[in-house]
Amino acid sequence: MHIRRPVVTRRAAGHADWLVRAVSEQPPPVDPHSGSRRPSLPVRVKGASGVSRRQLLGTAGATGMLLGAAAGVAGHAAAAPGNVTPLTTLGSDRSPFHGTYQSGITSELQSRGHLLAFDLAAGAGRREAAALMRRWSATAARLMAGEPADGGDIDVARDAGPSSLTVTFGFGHSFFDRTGLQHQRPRALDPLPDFSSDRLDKARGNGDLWVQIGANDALVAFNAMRVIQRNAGPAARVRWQMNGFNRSPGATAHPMTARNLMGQIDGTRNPRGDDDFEKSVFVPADGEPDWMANGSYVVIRRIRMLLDDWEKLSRRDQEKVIGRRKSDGAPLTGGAETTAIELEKTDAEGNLVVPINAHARVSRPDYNQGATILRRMFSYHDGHDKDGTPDAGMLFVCWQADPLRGFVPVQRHLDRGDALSQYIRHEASGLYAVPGGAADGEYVGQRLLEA
Ligand SMILES: C=CC1=C(C)c2cc3[nH]c(cc4nc(cc5[nH]c(cc1n2)c(C)c5CCC(=O)O)C(CCC(=O)O)=C4C)c(C)c3C=C
Ligand SMILES: [Fe+2]
Repeated sequence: MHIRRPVVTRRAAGHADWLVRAVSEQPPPVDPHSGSRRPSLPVRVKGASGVSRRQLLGTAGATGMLLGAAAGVAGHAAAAPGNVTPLTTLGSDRSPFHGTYQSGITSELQSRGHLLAFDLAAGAGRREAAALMRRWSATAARLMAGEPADGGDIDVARDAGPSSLTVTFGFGHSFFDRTGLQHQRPRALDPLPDFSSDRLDKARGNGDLWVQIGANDALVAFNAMRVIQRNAGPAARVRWQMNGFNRSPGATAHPMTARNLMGQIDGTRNPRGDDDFEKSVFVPADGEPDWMANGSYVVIRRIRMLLDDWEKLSRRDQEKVIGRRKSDGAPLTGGAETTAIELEKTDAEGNLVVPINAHARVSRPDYNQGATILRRMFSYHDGHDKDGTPDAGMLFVCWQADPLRGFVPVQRHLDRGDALSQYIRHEASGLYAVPGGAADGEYVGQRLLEA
């Protein structure tokens, strides 16, 4: 029996538009390798162009929860064996691979992330790089649609829907030397300046190619990571990998901005909406170089949190370091999370309520020549050092149309006068050019590699 489900569009917390596509219940596709069938999950496609009109960044958990009752439950119940009501609907959420922009930039935070850099193998050049990007794009498109990988599925994502999987590709500075495309290398990819507080491990930085994988299911994310790595074949080798996480969708009673491992609400003042993104996050459609139209530049920093020191501070002192309350992210000058900070407000002794070196003050666009970045972080925890110090912190991923007008001025200022800097350590760094999204039939980076 084929059941037609209605189109459901819902606005989450006034920020995210979600298009829930009408799904006709077809028999599940046959897995070409095993001959078995994948379960037919109803698929909910997010913002078809790659950027929904408004995104709810930092709120892992918002949509599955809001839409569960409306759309997915009926779909899953009908699809599940024996009409069992599923626990959640997050498996059916899907991000588009094709579109103006690559997914994974303005997409909601996912609960699981893998960041990887690859180096092209000795002897591999432009031709091999083009073939690799063609393979990777085809694989990403299939996996993001919830389909098994072509030519050697490893079954790890079996039973799950796409779970908001995104696979995002970028090129590092060295990629252009390796492929003979130096003349196409954007100035924006010039190496970042050194910062006095940098303690960078070069082996865990940069690289020819960068891949960001995010999903709301750990196995779906692992599956994509493993398939992408196998797909590289002899053309490229993993240079470094970092694994991160965020809160699981639905863990909080209502949609909330994410918390980091210092316990702070983090992401409040991210740019939101088309206008903000187009001004500060994406290279304009007529921008330079041509092949970067609708692309973006990503800076990644592995930032260790010195949690043993941080956790010794009283809550009050922790709040002064940031300038915001831990409980709800509101400024110390009062109000709610989104209330504007009263930057000049003083207490009875005449001291600024939000200290002069508070992180939320020093990082503001109006203190940094208007520099605006889109922060889309994952937390990480890679165990403990021998002395018991946690190796945990933030995989800081920030997006901008030009790093010299985004990350660089903000980090320069933080480097000089941020109260947070004595509780963190930047341990790895990378900068990559992330091209615009691929049109149907195209692969990511085709405009560069076939120009
Ligand atoms: C170079 C850019 C930045 C780095 C590196 C960075 C590290 C970092 N930040 C936090 C926690 C918070 N950051 C907050 C705001 C904030 N941070 C940056 C930039 C960097 N942060 C910006 C541009 C902003 C927004 C400024 C504004 O427009 O007002 C906040 C407050 C809440 C929020 O707005 O998101 C917190 C909390 C940590 C823990 C950290 C390194 C580990
Ligand atoms: Fe910050």
